[in-house]
Amino acid sequence: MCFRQDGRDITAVDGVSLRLQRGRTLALVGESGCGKSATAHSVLRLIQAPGRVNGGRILLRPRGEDVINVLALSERDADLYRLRGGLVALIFQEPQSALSPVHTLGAQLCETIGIHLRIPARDAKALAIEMLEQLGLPNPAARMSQYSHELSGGMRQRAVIAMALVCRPQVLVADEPTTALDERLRAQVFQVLRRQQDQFGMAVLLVTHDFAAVAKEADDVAVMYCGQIVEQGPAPAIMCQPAHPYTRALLNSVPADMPRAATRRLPTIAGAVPERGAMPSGCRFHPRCPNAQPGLCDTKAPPLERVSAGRQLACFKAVEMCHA
Ligand SMILES: Nc1ncnc2c1ncn2[C@@H]1O[C@H](COP(=O)(O)OP(=O)(O)OP(=O)(O)O)[C@@H](O)[C@H]1O
Repeated sequence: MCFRQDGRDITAVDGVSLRLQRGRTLALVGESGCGKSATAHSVLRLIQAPGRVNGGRILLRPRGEDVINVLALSERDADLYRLRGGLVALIFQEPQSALSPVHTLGAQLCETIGIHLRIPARDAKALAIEMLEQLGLPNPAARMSQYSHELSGGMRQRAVIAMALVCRPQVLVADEPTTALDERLRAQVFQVLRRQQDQFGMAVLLVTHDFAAVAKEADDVAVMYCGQIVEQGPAPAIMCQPAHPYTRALLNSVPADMPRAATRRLPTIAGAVPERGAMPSGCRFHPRCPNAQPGLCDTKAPPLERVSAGRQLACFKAVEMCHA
């Protein structure tokens, strides 16, 4: 996918291939600006023009139905309508932007339920209250008649999560879903997500900087650098034995004894992320890579290749590093 800048297309996400599986959580990690949100928003066709997805495929197989080719749907297609907020839900980074300031929380929740679940109003209200309760909002019935400005930041964030989950989506795209929450509420939110996964097989794409959450909540991890996936595989393997120098650097930037709250800060790695539109030749990470081999890493782009069961890596040093 690309954005338009100074009259030309700048590629922000390039050749990314992710597979979200029913009931599992895939964490998408990487430094700020690497293209995580752009990838996440593409899934729902929410890239604003003149930005656009300019190639590839996004396929969704709803339970018991044929595959939907998301990019082939027109803006007026009923499937796109059903997709957004119904089959696939998105939790934005900024909770405020997802809530209407002029409608009560209850009206917004019940409207969403009405559109996607088509159940009687009384049942919709009960379902909405139950969702708020599961997410730990105090006095959930009373909250239903409040407006977003009457809620604290943490409550707003959980209200947005309730909006996303209440229609039992088959896929949840969660972009930094728990940033405004303390440790206890974060755990509660992830518990609710896990329950929806176990009960309804919801798949989760979790965009995050929080490596503690990745270690605890993710089944699989994809590591992104400059718009490309450089390593992906099962979370325990990647977290314990990162093979790509970038993954290693990311994990090394989070000291093991750092308090959990602090690990949510953006990681810092020596060197600078290349300017968009001025990507280095060869491997995009080579100018910052301690293992870069002149004449190889600066001239050829390493393909993302399978290195073991379920694990892929884009690095010419893959074999040596995996056996190190
Ligand atoms: N609307 C836009 N127009 C132009 N460029 C954009 C737009 N949105 C994002 N970009 C650029 O696309 C690249 C990817 O941005 P994206 O928001 O996907 O990164 P990210 O990894 O999600 O970052 P963060 O972790 O800070 O949210 C960045 O270089 C960003 O500046």
